[in-house]
Amino acid sequence: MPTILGQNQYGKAENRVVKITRDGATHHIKDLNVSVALSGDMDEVHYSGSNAHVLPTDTTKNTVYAFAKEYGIESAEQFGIHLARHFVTSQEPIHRARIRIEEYAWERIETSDANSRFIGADEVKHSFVRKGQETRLTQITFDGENWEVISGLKDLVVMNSTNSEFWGYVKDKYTTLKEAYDRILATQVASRWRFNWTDDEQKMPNWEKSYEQVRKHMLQAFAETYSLSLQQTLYQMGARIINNRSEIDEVRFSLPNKHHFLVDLEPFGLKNDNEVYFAADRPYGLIEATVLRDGCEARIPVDLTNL
Ligand SMILES: O=c1[nH]c(=O)c2[nH]c(=O)[nH]c2[nH]1
Repeated sequence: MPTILGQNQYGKAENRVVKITRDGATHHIKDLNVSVALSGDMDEVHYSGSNAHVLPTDTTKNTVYAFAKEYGIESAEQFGIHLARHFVTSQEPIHRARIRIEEYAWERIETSDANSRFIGADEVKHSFVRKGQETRLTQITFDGENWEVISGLKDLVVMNSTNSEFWGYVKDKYTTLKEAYDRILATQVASRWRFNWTDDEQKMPNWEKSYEQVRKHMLQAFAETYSLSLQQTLYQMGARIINNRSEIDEVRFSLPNKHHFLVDLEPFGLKNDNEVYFAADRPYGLIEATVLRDGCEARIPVDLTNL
């Protein structure tokens, strides 16, 4: 049966690019997921395997990262226009470019007044929480006498664009990780906290206020901790909650380390001055721990998915 080639397109999908613009101590984030689809005079690569007209998908990926540095990311639209124009006007066989972009919005974490005064108001402008993401959770157990209330949240995504280091770790023959003295720290918080309320209806916590306050302390501790590891940040987040919320005795966290790797732009003659990152989604470090009020028992399950 004779066959002919129908519609075709190709490119690199889901290039996760994070651009940090540093305006002194105030940082701005653009976080995009960019998919490139090119089409044009591409019959031969399908029919005979000749790659003579094929700009590699790997190159389209590099172009996304290089353009983030060269032109910046003012808006997703502007960035997409630059890319589409570039592919169509620079390569004769490419007649059409379709750039699809998802943008993830970030809001600044408001830091506590006390701490702003302590570290200087302009040093806290590098901490962000991703908009509209988290799910609030609770589990109530009653055996006819006693209650156990464990509440929590998942999918609260946060980022510090500076004030994070990681060095001084164990090195064996398989260690290749470079020590980091100024890295991005980002995680998607899953957390559960256990209330010490068990029976007295008169002394029931204000659940709404408690949630709002726990979330606030968690975010502020994330923002205000100068981090030497995600483990240290986790402990500070838990301790801040226990120290400020007398109704809670135990907090557990499961924190994936959402790695952001600096993109090597040297091959394109560009210097990456801690500006353009590849946001990797897997594999990820997974840091988990419980923080307890001294003398209290750990009852939240180790594996939060079992809750
Ligand atoms: O904060 C971190 N903790 C680790 O245990 C770890 N391991 C690693 O490779 N990177 C990091 N970062």
